[in-house]
Amino acid sequence: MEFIRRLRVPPIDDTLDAALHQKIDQKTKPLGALGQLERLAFQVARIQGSMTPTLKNPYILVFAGDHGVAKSGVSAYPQDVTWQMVHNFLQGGAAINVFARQHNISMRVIDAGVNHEFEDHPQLVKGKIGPGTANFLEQPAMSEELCEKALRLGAAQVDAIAEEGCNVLGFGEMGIGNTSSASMLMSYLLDVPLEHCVGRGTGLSDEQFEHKVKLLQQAAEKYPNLKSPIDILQTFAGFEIVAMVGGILRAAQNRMLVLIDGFIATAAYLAAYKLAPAIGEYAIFCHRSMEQGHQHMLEALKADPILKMDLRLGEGTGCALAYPLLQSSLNFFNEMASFADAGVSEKS
Ligand SMILES: O=C(O)c1ccc[n+]([C@@H]2O[C@H](COP(=O)([O-])O)[C@@H](O)[C@H]2O)c1
Ligand SMILES: Cc1cc2nc[nH]c2cc1C
Repeated sequence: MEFIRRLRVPPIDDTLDAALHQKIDQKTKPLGALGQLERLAFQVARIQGSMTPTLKNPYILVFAGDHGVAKSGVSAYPQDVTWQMVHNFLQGGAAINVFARQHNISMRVIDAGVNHEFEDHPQLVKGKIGPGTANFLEQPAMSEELCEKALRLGAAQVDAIAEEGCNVLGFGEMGIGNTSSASMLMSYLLDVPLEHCVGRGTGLSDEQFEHKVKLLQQAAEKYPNLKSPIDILQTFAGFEIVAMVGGILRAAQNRMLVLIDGFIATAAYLAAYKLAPAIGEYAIFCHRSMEQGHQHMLEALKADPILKMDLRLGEGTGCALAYPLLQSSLNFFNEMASFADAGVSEKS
């Protein structure tokens, strides 16, 4: 696939590493006392190759898409909620709008494949690849051609905000049924049994959850030999998930800081990581979702999420909530006095 063949994620230059560690260790605090904030500041400074890293023009991109599998009763909510929530995002009334406003984060909503025609709106990107995916219980979710189109859609949106001076962006999503997609991706990409990957999504009852597990097990039996990340995406992903994969890859290629939200965004990250492991240096995992499966996925990725708030919403809410902590990490790095500046005695 042309998009994948052209992929070049720049490796991180480690020439500043010793100076960065020294700068952190000379701040007026016991060694290591700012914990994860120190690791975050170090990571961002390395990505930017700078002793004075900054967050510029932050964005949250919310990718939306519908899923054929939603018709098989795998979600607690009807498929129409996808377009209704897109409408809500554009009206400014969803959780992500509230948190993004609170932290001055810009937002854009990308219709990657919602089964609805939207009016024009300044915050909406009309990128519909199709009116939802095919039901993967019956046939692969999308063709290779549409998969590549969705990758390019996500990459183009990231390029557009990079041109606006953005160097940090969060990936969020909306799509009824997409925890089913994400569970399938996780199981195939990590080669772990489905039981570890399937959860209650929007809030299934015990009975509904059993039904979801049974259907997803049937899907796994239907496709025993999928190996490549692109084949796995084509078979099970949604257009919003594939667009996130393209966006994550392009963001790393552009040396932007990649903020990953919950279970579905992490599944997209996992596919991107399998395609280009060098993106690992650019990613920050914002929170650990309540969706069972996310914990296993984060462990497999050796990720250290910033927040544990029992969220299971998506939309990029974890990214918006973690953002001020990321900002604090750079503020301490750039503004805090050193032992020498402040005349404080160092460790004896
Ligand atoms: O981000 C998460 O960890 C998360 C966990 C559970 C559900 N969601 C959201 O809920 C929707 C998918 O849930 P479901 O039950 O319809 O598969 C989709 O719109 C996601 O944004 C999101
Ligand atoms: C109401 C609602 C809002 C959401 N936001 C992200 N996923 C969602 C799923 C539902 C059901």
